[in-house]
Amino acid sequence: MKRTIRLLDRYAILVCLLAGFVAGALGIVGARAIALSIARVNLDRYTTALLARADSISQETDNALAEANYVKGVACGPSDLRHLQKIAFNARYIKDVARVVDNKLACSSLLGVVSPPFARPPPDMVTPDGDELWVNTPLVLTNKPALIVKVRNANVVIPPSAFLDLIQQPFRYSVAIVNTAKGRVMLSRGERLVDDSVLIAHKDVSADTDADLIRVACSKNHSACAVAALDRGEAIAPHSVFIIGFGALGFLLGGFLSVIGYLLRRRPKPMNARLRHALQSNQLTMVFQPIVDLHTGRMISAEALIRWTDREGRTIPPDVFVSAAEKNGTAGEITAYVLRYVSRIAGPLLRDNPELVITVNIVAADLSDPKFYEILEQIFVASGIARHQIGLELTERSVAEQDVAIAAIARLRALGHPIYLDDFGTGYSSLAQLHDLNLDVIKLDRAFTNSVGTGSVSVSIVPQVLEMATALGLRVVVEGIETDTQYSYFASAPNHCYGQGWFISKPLSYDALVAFKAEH
Ligand SMILES: Nc1nc2c(ncn2[C@@H]2O[C@H](COP(=O)(O)O[C@H]3[C@@H](O)[C@H](n4cnc5c(=O)[nH]c(N)nc54)O[C@@H]3COP(=O)(O)O)[C@@H](O)[C@H]2O)c(=O)[nH]1
Repeated sequence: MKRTIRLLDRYAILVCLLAGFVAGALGIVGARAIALSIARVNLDRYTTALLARADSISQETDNALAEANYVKGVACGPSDLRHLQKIAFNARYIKDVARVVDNKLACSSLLGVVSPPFARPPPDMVTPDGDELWVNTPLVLTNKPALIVKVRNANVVIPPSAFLDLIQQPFRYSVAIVNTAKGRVMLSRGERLVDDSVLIAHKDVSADTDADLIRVACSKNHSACAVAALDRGEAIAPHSVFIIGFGALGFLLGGFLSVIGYLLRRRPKPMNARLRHALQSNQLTMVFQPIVDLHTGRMISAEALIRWTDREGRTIPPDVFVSAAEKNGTAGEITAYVLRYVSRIAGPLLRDNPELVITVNIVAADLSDPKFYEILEQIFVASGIARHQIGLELTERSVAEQDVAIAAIARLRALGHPIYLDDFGTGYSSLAQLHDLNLDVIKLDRAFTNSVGTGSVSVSIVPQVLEMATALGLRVVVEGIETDTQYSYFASAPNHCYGQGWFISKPLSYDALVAFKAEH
């Protein structure tokens, strides 16, 4: 048993560790999910900022081109140039505003008059409204690529630096101009982060992949869409301490709670709860102590005594748990258990020996409990045992409520059960009072038996007790016969006595009782 407990402990440690690991893993998964949702919020903010910038640039481009298409005086004359310079100066993102004459760059706010005017290569893209776009055309001045947008006789230059201040590691981004009517992505700057179809749908969406968190936001007023991406690893990295901490916390908490749970489970439950569980799971067994005729030595009955060894291997004495159950009002469950057990196990012995009696201890509450009578009814119908073969032992305490006891004893005797009064002499009942109870047998308490041979006062009243019992028609079982002297004393008494005690036999298993009966 100790080995089982040790095994259980080891098993419990494993379970606690496992619970810790599971809780730790859940903690990590949970913290990772939190980190990813924080990253999504940041990505949303970043995408919104990109789109706001794309909107501002589009708006500024529209306004600048509308103004620049108005030629002040002669195209590229001094007032026209100043007009273009003023537009460029007032713009925030546009770097140059140019006049286009006969499809050639004639002058600009930065270059002044271009002589001779030069023709640009064909545009990379033409919008549905006829606006022309050059995506990566190197500028005359810097030879660096920029976006050029031309409307009729003016164009503006938007450098890549228009988004420069928004570059923010570790986010990646792209900005696209989409022709939703024609279902084409006309221009996409930055990294290509999503399929064209996502942009053409022109909706605000999350387009996460296994590797990246991706957010798309499209303008309500312009054809621009902003896309931002964040590597999942990068999204989580700033929170790694938090994730590890959460995992460790989960491990500790899971382990701690399961240790507490285990300790609570191991904590001894109240006696009655354990007893009820033991009764329900048939953990209790019975032993039988023979009662013999002291004249002939023949076994005439046996007392059924309950035994309880709990799962931890502890033996709980019946007087302890029976009195706990009596206080709790559940002793009837013990009686029911014993009656069912006895009728099941001792059936063959009783059927083979029709005069043999097995006595069962009952409690005061049984006498007025309808369930007790129902169970008695059930077991006799089922087992085929005769009613007179099950004796019922009551203590003086159980019959304290005389009216209830008298009625119940009469009912039980009418059914055929012999009634025994246990531990006679320990209470205050006189033999005369017992006469009213109409009993069959009294069991003389061990205290009288022990006094035999000692010359004490008790023994001096034993002959009178035996005498009166005989006069009242009661049979006498002498309890607790432990010595040869005690046995001989009662065996040679003038009144016929029966005896029970360790000198005759200790309580026996059912099989040992059958063997005892075969010999006695
Ligand atoms: N309601 C129920 N009460 C029950 C049931 N089973 C037992 N009990 C009661 O518990 C008390 C203790 O019983 P137990 O420990 O089983 O002890 C019995 C005998 O083992 C013991 N005995 C028998 N012979 C001797 C002996 O020579 N010397 C000695 N020192 N002890 C001996 O006596 C107990 C039986 O006593 P009794 O019932 O008074 O005849 C006890 O009060 C039981 O009644 C149960 O199923 N239900």
